[in-house]
Amino acid sequence: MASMIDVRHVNKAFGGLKVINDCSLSVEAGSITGLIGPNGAGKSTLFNIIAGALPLDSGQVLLEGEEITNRPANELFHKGLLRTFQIAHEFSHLTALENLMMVPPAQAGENLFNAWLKPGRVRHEEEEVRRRALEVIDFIGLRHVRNELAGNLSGGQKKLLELGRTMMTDARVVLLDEIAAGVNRTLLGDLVENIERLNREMGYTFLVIEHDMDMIARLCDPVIVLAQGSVMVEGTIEEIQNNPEVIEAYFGATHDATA
Ligand SMILES: Nc1ncnc2c1ncn2[C@@H]1O[C@H](COP(=O)(O)OP(=O)(O)OP(=O)(O)O)[C@@H](O)[C@H]1O
Repeated sequence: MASMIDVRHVNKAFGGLKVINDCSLSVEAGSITGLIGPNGAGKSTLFNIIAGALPLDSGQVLLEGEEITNRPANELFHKGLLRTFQIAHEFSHLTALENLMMVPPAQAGENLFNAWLKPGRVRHEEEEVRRRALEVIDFIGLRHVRNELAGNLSGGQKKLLELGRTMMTDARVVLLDEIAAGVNRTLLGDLVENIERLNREMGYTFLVIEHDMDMIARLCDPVIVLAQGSVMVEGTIEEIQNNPEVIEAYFGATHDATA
């Protein structure tokens, strides 16, 4: 199968602290790949490097074979590589529906041009955006709170909205950073279901950082374990949970990773 993302021999240090250490991994197109590892293993740093939010010291990142090393996040966004973000403070004063409608379109420059020359077309596009936002609200099961201010939504509803925002553009691959944190079990079920549907029905590839092992077990295949800034092992969740090296890295040899 083809690669969606390739990380090749990436290194990154903060001051004297080497955080990413000759790290190489691939995320297969169409997969939901989990990225796990003990605290401080470098998961978020690697995410930031892939998403263009942090420059690397050496190495390469490729998106569908094209080199994207150190490209800015907005350029990657237009290429379909997205990362979910917490709803920013200023957006918490907009409704759930408005939050979806505010996601920048894929061709922002062209839209400005159209605003000058083709006002009728812009109106038509606004209606299109609204129609798509309503479809997305239905898909993520938040129609009943579409007119609530985003700041008033529950933690889990906010996560669903963050996921919904990725659906307003033509995403190819979405990076999810600890999306289950603080989400109640019912909404977590909705989130998992939505991620699976986006994967199955819309062909999204996901790379998922998660501490919640239930969620990893339900969602991810394969799972990559990062330790001290490089890949320790990759496999199915069962292989990972039975791997003595992983058990040692997480808990010390006397414990069971499934506990
Ligand atoms: N901007 C920074 N400046 C200095 N050190 C940093 C910076 N960002 C991260 N680090 C350090 O890099 C190491 C890896 O951090 P990172 O957040 O990538 O790990 P993680 O695997 O995501 O951890 P966790 O599971 O706890 O979120 C840690 O020791 C952290 O303190």
